[in-house]
Amino acid sequence: MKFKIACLQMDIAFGDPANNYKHAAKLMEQANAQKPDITVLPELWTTGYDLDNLKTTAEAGAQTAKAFFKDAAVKYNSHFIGGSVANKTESGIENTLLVFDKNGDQAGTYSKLHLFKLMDEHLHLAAGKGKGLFSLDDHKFAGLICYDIRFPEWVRAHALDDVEAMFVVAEWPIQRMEHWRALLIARAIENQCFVVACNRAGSDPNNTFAGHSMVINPWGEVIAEAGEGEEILTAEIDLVEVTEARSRIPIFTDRRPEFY
Ligand SMILES: O=C(O)CCC(=O)C(=O)O
Repeated sequence: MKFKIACLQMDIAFGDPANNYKHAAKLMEQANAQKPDITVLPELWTTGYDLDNLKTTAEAGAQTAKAFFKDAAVKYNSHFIGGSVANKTESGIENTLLVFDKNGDQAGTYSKLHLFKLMDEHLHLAAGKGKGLFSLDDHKFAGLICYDIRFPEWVRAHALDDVEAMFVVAEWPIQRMEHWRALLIARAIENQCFVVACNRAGSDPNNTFAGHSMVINPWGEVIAEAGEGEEILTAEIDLVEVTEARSRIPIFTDRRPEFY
């Protein structure tokens, strides 16, 4: 099955959800010209990394974002990997990825498991507790958030659940752009799956972000890559390539987990 993907590599206004909602809505309208099957947004796109003010800007139960994606999915007849938002839960504020299918039904959710100390996430956010698995059109996918890609064992745990594409949403700074590219390509090669990675563009008071959203096939070939600025990156993925790669070099049946 083929899916046309649109990654909304948006700039994000620091701590200003009202403006970010308006901006995301405008980009969705623009992306609709390409009629994407799956539309992807970046990490923490409603607030950016304004972590000091999350107590006021985080949404209880991510309710506003959920209503936004429910409407957008039906309006644009697109599945949405709705980036992540600051989500007030009973355990604290989580960095939560939302997935809505094109009928407007929530298809998945995942709260970032690995908190990134270099950007003080552990001081403001509560870590998630489970995997980001979901299905769209009867195909299995996974959602990952930014720093997660530095944990190959976490990504592999999803691949072992027969995931065919991993969606990574991020606010990855420009200083480590070469890590971003290398890690994403490695995760695609070693798990023989598509990797669709949507980063943000622009700057906040502390960081400039890399952009360079990418779509990578199961051979590790970059089939689409954005520049540094705001951009809608589109590409088509054909999941038959996952089956082909996995039967040509059968790493999943050749594994020797009894020795690991
Ligand atoms: O791992 C990195 O270098 C960046 C991670 C990051 O920015 C994040 O998880 O928000």
